[in-house]
Amino acid sequence: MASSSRVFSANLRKLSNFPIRRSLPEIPLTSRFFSVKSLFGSLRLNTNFRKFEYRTRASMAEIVTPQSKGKVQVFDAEDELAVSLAKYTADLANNFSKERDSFTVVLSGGSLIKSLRKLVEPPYIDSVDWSKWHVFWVDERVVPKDHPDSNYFLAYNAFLSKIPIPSGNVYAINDALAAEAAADDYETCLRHLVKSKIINQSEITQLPKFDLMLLGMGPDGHVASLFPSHPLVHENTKWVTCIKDSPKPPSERISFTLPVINSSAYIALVIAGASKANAVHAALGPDPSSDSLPVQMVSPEGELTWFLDMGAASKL
Ligand SMILES: O=C(O)[C@H](O)[C@@H](O)[C@H](O)[C@H](O)COP(=O)(O)O
Repeated sequence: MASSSRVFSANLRKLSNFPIRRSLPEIPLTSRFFSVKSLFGSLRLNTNFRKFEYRTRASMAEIVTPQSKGKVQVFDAEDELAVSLAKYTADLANNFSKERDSFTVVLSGGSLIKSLRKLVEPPYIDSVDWSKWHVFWVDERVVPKDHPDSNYFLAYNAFLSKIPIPSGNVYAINDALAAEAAADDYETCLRHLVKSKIINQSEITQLPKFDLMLLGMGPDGHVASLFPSHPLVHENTKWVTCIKDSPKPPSERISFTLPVINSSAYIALVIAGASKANAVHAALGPDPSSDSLPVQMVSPEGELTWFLDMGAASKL
């Protein structure tokens, strides 16, 4: 077993962005919590090694959890979360655009779209090569595209209409079809794009491997339109499915299935507000609930990063 100080140092090394890391002394771990204050901020360690946080004076703390749970970042305010999310997304977009000449990004609905607002401001509005972007939806409500409930409508108004993305690179779900047909139609579209190599394919699952999925989470722990205790959570044949009894209105929706979500190269879970604190705690707290919430089943082939504000992280 690793010694206390080795675990401590290993966790410390993960906080590579912070200059303080080199100047911190090795500290005897005698109490359950201790903290170190410095010019740069403060460090707090829970000595059962479940949790380790570094808080900068500016705004962000990072919680190191078991690797399977991903990287967890907590921001003092949603505005700071939005700044960091914009940089994270722009950096990935630039890397993928260089590497494979395209960037496939999947949006959800809800408050996530508002949290993307800093991406359409300088410097990113000018520095990102938007022509390489291909935009998809992890879920959509079965309503016309100009309906206030439409995830496309939301994303178009707040994001897509503000960036110079070719219209052919925006893959909206067909609103002229009923739920099942729209799900099948979207899956066919994805299969075509995997074949033509616009979307990568996972070598492990052979499923589409999107470069980045930007997911929100509901207060009940749902992601996409996959709700707790609903059989759709276990759908593992289809790529895209539909739900007609969604507990969150509107009741008819189209959704990616979990295997497709989990084949992603990167997933960002973007969660703000105290109403989400219980579900965040269930997923990241010391005693994960045994009844897995959909958010707990998010476990990408690549990297998972949580963007939380203080409200969402308040029960951790
Ligand atoms: O269409 C939808 O309803 C969404 O895609 C859904 O999965 C959403 O992301 C969460 O419900 C969080 O929504 P809020 O961030 O608005 O709470």
